Amino acid sequence: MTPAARLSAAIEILTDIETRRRPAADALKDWGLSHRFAGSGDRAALAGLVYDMLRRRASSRWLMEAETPRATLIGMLVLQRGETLESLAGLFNGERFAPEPLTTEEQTALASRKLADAAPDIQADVPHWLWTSFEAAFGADAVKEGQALAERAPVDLRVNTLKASREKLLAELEPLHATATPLSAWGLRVPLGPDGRSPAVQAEESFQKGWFEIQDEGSQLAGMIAAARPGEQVLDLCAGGGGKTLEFAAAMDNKGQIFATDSDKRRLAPIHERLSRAGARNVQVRTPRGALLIEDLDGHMDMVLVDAPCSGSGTWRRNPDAKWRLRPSSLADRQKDQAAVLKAGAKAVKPGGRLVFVTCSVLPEENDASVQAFLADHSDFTPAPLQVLAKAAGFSGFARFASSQGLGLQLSPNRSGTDGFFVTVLHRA
Ligand SMILES: C[S@@+](CC[C@H](N)C(=O)[O-])C[C@H]1O[C@@H](n2cnc3c(N)ncnc32)[C@H](O)[C@@H]1O
Repeated sequence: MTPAARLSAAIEILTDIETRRRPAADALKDWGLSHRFAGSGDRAALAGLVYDMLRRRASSRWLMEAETPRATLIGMLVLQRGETLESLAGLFNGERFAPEPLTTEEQTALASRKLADAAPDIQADVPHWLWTSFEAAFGADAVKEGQALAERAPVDLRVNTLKASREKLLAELEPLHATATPLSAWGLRVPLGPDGRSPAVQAEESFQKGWFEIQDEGSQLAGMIAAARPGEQVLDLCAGGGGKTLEFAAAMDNKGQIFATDSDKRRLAPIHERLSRAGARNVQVRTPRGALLIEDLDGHMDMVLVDAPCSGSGTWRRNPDAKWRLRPSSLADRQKDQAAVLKAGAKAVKPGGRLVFVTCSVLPEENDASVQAFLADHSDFTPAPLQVLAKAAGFSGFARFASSQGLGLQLSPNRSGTDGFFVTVLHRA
């Protein structure tokens, strides 16, 4: 496909996403199935275009003074990819498979409008209804934070210290230009390819051998703050596919015991294969049978991780679709889920133990507010000082990472160069 033909296809796919209200991944997959002539390079470039349009949906539309997929594409090409009126004319040339030439209105909009004149939520590409809570989270930095969440994210890896060292893995992944991440001692970062294409790290022999996992540096830091130690008894209550379980097994050097469970057994299922590839031998997976099977752990755990279900607003760089699909009702549902998992997790913590609460959200409703509600009902739990959490994560200061109410640390692309994560540690008396 020519670059111009890819633009026409990107407009078609965004139209499909919006008219049928379907997830971007489904629309991209279907387009690929019904256009077999498109090669993997075309499909990757199209995915890059569509996700970039979603990242910059509000600002692009404002710039073009139009709400259409075509306007979204033109605005994104200017705002995100640095195209100009002149360069766009070469692509929007009306030739076979290329989009129609720019109209007079489009040219006027591009020549006269400046994004700095737009409302802050538009400049930040944050849904209007969420702006109040976004501002509560980030105050004067809110626009900068939204813009950082509208960028593409690199691919972060965590070296599995049960099998390899970071130096050894860096040497192995040198052809992919891997570098050490700045904060996590276990982190490596692999840059994206042209068109935002993700490097095929899972095809590497070192991945097959279990030397690393794909895990954002912010998620690694959340695990470091939880500070699982060799010999401890640990419950990972919302283990999902096991990202943090695997991190704990390595941090504990396979010593002690981790219980990994999740209310959704389909999400938990991949953990078995991942544990065996990683050589993690101190994990008991508790697959739920209708109910979670953890009553026998009550009051026995040194540490319980509640990596809670949330809106995922901290991962908008990777999943910009979620930003526009989020609804007030689902945010309220996630808050109820958070109350339930915190309550369930608290029961398993032994006196003197700790409950670690993590979300991949930047919204105060899901972070400080959920912790506040929990503490109101659990007077035997006390939040750890932020200095202690920041030190565990290797931060030189802590004030810059304090959440809006100071009940935990708030990581974000702008603050820590990671996905957005909230982390707090609550000690049981
Ligand atoms: C953020 S994800 C976990 C990610 C995982 N810890 C990782 O690091 O890869 C949240 C998980 O919580 C699970 N969950 C939701 N409600 C739950 C509940 N009441 N009890 C246990 N798990 C629950 C979801 O199925 C989902 O897998």
